[in-house]
Amino acid sequence: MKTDHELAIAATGLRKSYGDKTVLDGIDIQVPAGTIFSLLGPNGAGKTTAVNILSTLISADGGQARIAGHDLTAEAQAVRAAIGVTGQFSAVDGLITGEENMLLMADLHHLSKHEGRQVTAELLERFDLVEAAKKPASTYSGGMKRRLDIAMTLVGSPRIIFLDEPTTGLDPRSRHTMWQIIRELVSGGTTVFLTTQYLEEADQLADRIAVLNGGRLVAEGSAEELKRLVPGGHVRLRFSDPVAYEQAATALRETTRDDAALALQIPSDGTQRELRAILDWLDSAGIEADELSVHTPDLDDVFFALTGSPVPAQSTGSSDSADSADSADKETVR
Ligand SMILES: Nc1ncnc2c1ncn2[C@@H]1O[C@H](COP(=O)(O)OP(=O)(O)OP(=O)(O)O)[C@@H](O)[C@H]1O
Repeated sequence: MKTDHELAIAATGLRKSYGDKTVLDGIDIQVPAGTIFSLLGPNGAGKTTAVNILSTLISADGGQARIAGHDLTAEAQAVRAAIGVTGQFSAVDGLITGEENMLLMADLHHLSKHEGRQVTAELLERFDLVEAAKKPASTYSGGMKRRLDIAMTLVGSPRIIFLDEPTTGLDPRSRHTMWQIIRELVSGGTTVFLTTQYLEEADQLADRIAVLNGGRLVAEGSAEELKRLVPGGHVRLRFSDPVAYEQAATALRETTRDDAALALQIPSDGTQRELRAILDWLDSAGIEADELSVHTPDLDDVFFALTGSPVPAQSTGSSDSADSADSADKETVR
């Protein structure tokens, strides 16, 4: 257990209800400084509520939290000075230019004119917004607006950043750019608290992931630890010849049959040693499969196992669903 000093965020027993609807039912969160923590959950799970509480925007009904070593309620001002928040509803003012938005932020943080200009120039450069700097922010694409939003958050040099669904609605390319930005933030020492509905995003970025469902954290760990919670690793053999399929099904023990697809599933951890054993075995039995694929459990499986519901629909109408369904852990060998 880390001491409070090493923890950027330490929350215990956070509760919040709206009327008779319990949104957070006593959640504990610990985020070591300089790491990425991802709160993962479907629409309406309470992710934004958790961010709003931890960033002092709303108060909890119960529980305690220390952010950057400061008590959330007793030292709210100090907490605000240490954090930056980029929410689903952007702070960007569309009527003024990107540069003016940045300079306004610098004013809010009481930077001198000179410092303000310097920080603005640096951040516009870093977020690839120099060309667009003099154009009204309303003309920016979704990805550019998000980048400007994060750049504005960084004007105050926060040690901890809350990113509430930073890539929802972005196309795959802008999403990858955003991931790169988040990685760079953390390599510079910032702590990132990230909410997302995208399993792949948590998998890609987070040191630790907590799954929020029904007001409680139903699991917490690294992506690897969470994947270990669910069984389901297997090798799948597919046949086009029903006779070969029947032969293999009879010869192989411990398989699950999928007669409609002429496919067999053999439980396997997907290691090279196990694969070689399966291939040797097929060779010696004179069986030739048309396709062999290795499936290791991914976060989709974890999510399903924990929440009992399939992966949440990508409700933003973006073209990203194929991107997130494309698990890096599933690989096909022909
Ligand atoms: N001010 C409010 N008054 C009443 N109910 C609220 C309020 N704010 C949030 N809720 C409810 O609390 C629940 C959690 O909302 P929250 O926005 O935290 O979820 P979320 O996980 O961030 O979802 P999303 O991915 O859709 O943003 C929802 O059912 C929502 O309707």
